[in-house]
Amino acid sequence: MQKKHFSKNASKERHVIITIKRLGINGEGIGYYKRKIIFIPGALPDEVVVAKIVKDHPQYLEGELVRIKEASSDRVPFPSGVDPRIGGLELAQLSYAGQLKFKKDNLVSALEKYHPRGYKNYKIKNTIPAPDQWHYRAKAQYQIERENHHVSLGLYAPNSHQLIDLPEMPTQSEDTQATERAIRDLIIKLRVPIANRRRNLPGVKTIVVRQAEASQEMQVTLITVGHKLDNLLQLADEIMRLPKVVSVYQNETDWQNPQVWGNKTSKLRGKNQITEEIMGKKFDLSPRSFFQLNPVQTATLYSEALKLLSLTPDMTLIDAYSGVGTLGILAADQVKQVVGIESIPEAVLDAQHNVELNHVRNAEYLQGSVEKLLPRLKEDGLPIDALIVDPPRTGLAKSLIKTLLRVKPASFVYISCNPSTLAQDLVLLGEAYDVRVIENVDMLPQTPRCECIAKLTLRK
Ligand SMILES: C[S@@+](CC[C@H](N)C(=O)[O-])C[C@H]1O[C@@H](n2cnc3c(N)ncnc32)[C@H](O)[C@@H]1O
Repeated sequence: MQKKHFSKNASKERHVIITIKRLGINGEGIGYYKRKIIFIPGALPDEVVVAKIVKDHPQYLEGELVRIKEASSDRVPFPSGVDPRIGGLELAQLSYAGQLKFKKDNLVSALEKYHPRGYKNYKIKNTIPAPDQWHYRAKAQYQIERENHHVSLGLYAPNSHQLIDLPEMPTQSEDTQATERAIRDLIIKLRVPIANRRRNLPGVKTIVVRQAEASQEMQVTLITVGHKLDNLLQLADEIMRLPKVVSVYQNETDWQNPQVWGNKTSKLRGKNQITEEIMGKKFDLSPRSFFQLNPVQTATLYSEALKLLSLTPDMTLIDAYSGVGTLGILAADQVKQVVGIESIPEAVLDAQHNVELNHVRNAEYLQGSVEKLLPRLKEDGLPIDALIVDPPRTGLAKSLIKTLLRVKPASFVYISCNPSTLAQDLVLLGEAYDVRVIENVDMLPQTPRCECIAKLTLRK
């Protein structure tokens, strides 16, 4: 039987020399050891590396980079002072040109793996670069923990409960990081309880800081285990005095909840929303509403998607998975009518409010799941002339794909943040649709993630 974990001594003997063939979907170097695939985070294609085998799974090996014997010409220095184990910097040792190429190749690999109909004829565009490759993230969501007398604030190492204290996160905006640290100091000063899972103690568990690029306003949410915490309102008052902070919310969760956020959100101090601006339109955002993490690059993503829709003034546009109504509101003056569908009630309220804020008269936003509401709207006689779907990483529900294959809109645009689920959905949609073009926009430099925009056209 194969050993799952090697002991320290045994692992020393498992130092192996590997030539890296390519990058995997999560940005790890991939090579082969005795014909078994080995994943080595931090190693780059064409490099020869010394790796330690840390886990031996039946189908693959997990390796740890020990030393680079022959470096890739695409290798750049990893940011100094940053723990390489934190998520979000998987590609930071690869040149930016290399990252853009990887993101396109990653999409091609997903298509080759699932091979939707006619994928070899898809026109796959080069990845559109982000203007800022560092400090672009407008939202920080850090965990806080106390261990003896030390308070740590940061991110968990992937697949673990080990919190990595962040001296610096180089993709995070400087304002959001400074505010995170200031809040940690206030929590210590005011002796606000910090949640402790092991001892089942209530307290603050996560600090979320989101900033609107346009207005620079910051919204703080304290995710707590338990509702009433000592000095919480005093903390909220002091947070309100920090530069650019305009509101403080509390979100309650419990240890049973596997998600970071709980279901109950209440405002402690300040304004209800912060205001972002994209392509001349204003968007007010509540804490639970989705918004792209890289606001500067968001305008590029949206304008590319809207271009592919080829809108005309007689059309009804369905903005499915609408968030705070961004795409529909941006397109409203090009069409007759916009109907948006979104599942999170707070986001729908934001979208309805944003319609008013932008003096849009031909858009309405409905709360519910796209898979349930879209067939109902069709039965009620709503024409679906233009459609945009922008689902989460899990892709489209199978029932929605069935609806699309039955309703058969002449064309639609699919925005995807996960090439793997996009490729799988295209296999099913390929029954009736051809894909002409897929655009790729880099929203998250230094990570393996990319945002794809596919245009689907009904086959004649
Ligand atoms: C990737 S975001 C896109 C939001 C928006 N289009 C934007 O660009 O800001 C996906 C959105 O879909 C919503 N959502 C997730 N599953 C849904 C479903 N089954 N039906 C409707 N909305 C859903 C999420 O709450 C989130 O706001």
